[in-house]
Amino acid sequence: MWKRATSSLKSLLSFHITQEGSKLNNAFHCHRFISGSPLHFQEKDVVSPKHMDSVITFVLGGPGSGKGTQCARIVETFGFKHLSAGDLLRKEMVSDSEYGAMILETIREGRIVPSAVTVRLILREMQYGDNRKFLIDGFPRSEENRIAFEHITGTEPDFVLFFDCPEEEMVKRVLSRNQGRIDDNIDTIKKRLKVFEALNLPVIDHYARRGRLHRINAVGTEDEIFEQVRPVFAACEQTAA
Ligand SMILES: Nc1ncnc2c1ncn2[C@@H]1O[C@H](COP(=O)(O)OP(=O)(O)O)[C@@H](O)[C@H]1O
Ligand SMILES: O=c1ccn([C@@H]2O[C@H](COP(=O)(O)OP(=O)(O)O)[C@@H](O)[C@H]2O)c(=O)[nH]1
Ligand SMILES: [Mg+2]
Repeated sequence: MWKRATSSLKSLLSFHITQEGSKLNNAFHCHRFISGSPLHFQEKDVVSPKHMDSVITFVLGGPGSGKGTQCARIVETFGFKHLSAGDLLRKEMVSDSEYGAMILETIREGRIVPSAVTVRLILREMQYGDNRKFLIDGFPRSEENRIAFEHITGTEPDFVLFFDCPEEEMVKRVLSRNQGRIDDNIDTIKKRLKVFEALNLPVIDHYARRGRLHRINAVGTEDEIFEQVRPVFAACEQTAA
């Protein structure tokens, strides 16, 4: 399983704007415009061809379902590189980025940041270091996100985890998260739950149909939940061995 993404990631890594430009344009032409400039990928975003043996895992679930918490356990036990799309966006937000204000407003309103911004941040992060096992947390959050990522990388995730959690439990967890996040308030959480149902569930359904989804019951102690997660990764390690 680890090896499966290798050939498909090659297209990402050996990607040339001249060869693939039309593909990219198709993916991003329809994108929103910010300050009059289209959000599109540029040659500087091309990832170098050193990244060959890769595995890509998406970690999905509603706000407060425990994605970040379980990702930390997966990193500890299976040595993945954790890429939290939300963390990358928050980092971008407080940098000098031209997208800072837009990201802040989008997160506050519980909406989804345009794919071109998020995908670029994720791909950029994937270039750093030698760890080729990626845990992409909180992305894709919409079909548009998913299609943009798959289009530009030419690959699908090896597998997808879905932390399935009742709304009541998610609200309780988010409201006691205590990390000073601008979206951890009851108004935003209500909006986020609606966005989750309307935009993220179709992505989850898509991967279920593709046979790549592992549904995890996200109610229980952290340990109990990790015991459902562990065999998914253990099985993949065995396949790779
Ligand atoms: N199994 C669990 N039971 C109770 N609280 C949890 C559990 N897992 C995580 N939490 C807490 O819930 C909050 C949200 O968890 P987090 O991992 O940030 O979720 P997500 O990344 O899906 O939004 C955090 O304060 C975390 O400590
Ligand atoms: O791919 C992503 C990931 C996050 N976000 C934004 O960032 C917020 C926080 O995301 P994060 O994954 O950090 O939240 P969590 O689910 O962990 O509470 C979301 O509500 C969105 O507004 C986004 O637009 N695209
Ligand atoms: Mg999180």
